[in-house]
Amino acid sequence: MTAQPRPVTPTTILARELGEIAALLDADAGVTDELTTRVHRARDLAAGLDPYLDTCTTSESAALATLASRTRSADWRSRDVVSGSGPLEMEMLSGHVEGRFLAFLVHMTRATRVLEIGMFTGYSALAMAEALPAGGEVVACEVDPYVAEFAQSCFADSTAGSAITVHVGPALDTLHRLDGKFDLVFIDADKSGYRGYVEYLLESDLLSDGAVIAVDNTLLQGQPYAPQPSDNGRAIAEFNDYVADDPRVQQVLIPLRDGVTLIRRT
Ligand SMILES: C[S@@+](CC[C@H](N)C(=O)[O-])C[C@H]1O[C@@H](n2cnc3c(N)ncnc32)[C@H](O)[C@@H]1O
Repeated sequence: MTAQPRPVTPTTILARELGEIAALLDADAGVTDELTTRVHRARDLAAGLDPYLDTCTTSESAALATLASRTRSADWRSRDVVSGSGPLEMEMLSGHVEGRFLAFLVHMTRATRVLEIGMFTGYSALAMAEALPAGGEVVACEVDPYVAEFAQSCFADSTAGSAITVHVGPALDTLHRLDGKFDLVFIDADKSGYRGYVEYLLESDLLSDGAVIAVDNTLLQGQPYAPQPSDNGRAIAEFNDYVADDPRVQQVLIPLRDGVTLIRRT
């Protein structure tokens, strides 16, 4: 019989703790000391992870911190939904750790031209722009004119912001009008549009040799592998299957924040 590896990572240890908790509850053992200890251990494992990642990651720039704070202070609930986009909320902002990850991707790919699909208030666009060499460019697609303007007013207050060009309108329409090559693409817009964006990028001339496509929310709150996914959960599950079945590409899904899949041509 093949030996099963023991849990040695935060999520596998958390899964083991929750499994033991479920077993204690199923056995109707009442609130025992063991149950209490295990519940606390599971909570500490889960609750401590994101703050620890923040602590261990290089701090964000003052411009990014200001952009994040302005985003948190805005009243998103009273905003109208633009056709083609869902309701906007401050939680859309990728933030410190993912922003630093994207900046690393810019460095590692030696990107000079970056494409973003789904900009919101501009955190990820600015994080990538800050990592570009002089003369580099981020082209950002955003369907909502209000957030596009919000982002541009934040970019105006930062040096790296001048490297960002914003195209307002449905991203697929914008992609058809773009030319030149991109070294890095970050997709973070409508989940049902993901497949169309990747298909278009792979079939167009927009990707440079060795280009990397980074796709956000590919874990979508666990819905692709948990029961009863929402429409977005189903769209992401189908997108992940499509990528996994496409022989033109290699991919890896990294459990950073809500999941980021990196894709490159084989
Ligand atoms: C999750 S947010 C992007 C967050 C941003 N990348 C960041 O890190 O802060 C998704 C954005 O995609 C935009 N969006 C949705 N559908 C779109 C479409 N068809 N074309 C362009 N942008 C779209 C939404 O308006 C929203 O601002």
